[in-house]
Amino acid sequence: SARSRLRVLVDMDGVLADFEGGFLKKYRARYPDEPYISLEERRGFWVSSQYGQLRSDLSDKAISIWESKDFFLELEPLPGGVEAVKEMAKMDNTDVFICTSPIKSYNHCPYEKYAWVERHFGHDFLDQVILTRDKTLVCGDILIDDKPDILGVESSPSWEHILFTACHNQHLGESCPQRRLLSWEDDWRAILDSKRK
Ligand SMILES: Cc1cn([C@H]2C[C@H](OP(=O)(O)O)[C@@H](CO)O2)c(=O)[nH]c1=O
Ligand SMILES: [Mg+2]
Repeated sequence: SARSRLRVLVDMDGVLADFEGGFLKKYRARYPDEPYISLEERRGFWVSSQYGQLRSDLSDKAISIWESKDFFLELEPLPGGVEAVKEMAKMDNTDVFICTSPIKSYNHCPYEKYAWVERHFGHDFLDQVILTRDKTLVCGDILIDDKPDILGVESSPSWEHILFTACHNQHLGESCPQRRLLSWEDDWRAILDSKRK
């Protein structure tokens, strides 16, 4: 395109906010006598699918955790993420947006995602939030996201998907052709630079 500024889309859960760690902590506190899946044993993007495979009734118990009030608000930031995004936002010729999908059980999640961004980035950064269930419709140069398959109605999205490594995707090999960011300690500046005109 003719655009000169680099547009970076950064996912929230699993990239900036510790969804997996927050889930496990609250699941174990609420269901101390039920089996659980350690972060080392996590496989597959959907937590509820793996819990359902462990025992069919555990799928609903897992869902009850992220549908609860304060789940999304109280997620801990992943190391280095908030600092990296703040630094990106100050870079010349760079626009950064937080692009995140709310769950469809909407009584707490959308509000809490905005409140989380305000808490960790400040009120002005709310201008940079994009809530969408279909990230393929959002235009950008890169999307840094922990979900291996980002699908939607647009079959050729404008962004390159950079797969952010998480417990659930770290074992995926050849089936994941994307470039990766292993953590926020990895060289995200080089990935941005590789997309600059
Ligand atoms: C149900 C579920 C949601 N999520 C995250 C992904 C979405 O946020 P994000 O787009 O910020 O990564 C959000 C709604 O599905 O919750 C998981 O990461 N794992 C899950 O198992
Ligand atoms: Mg995510």
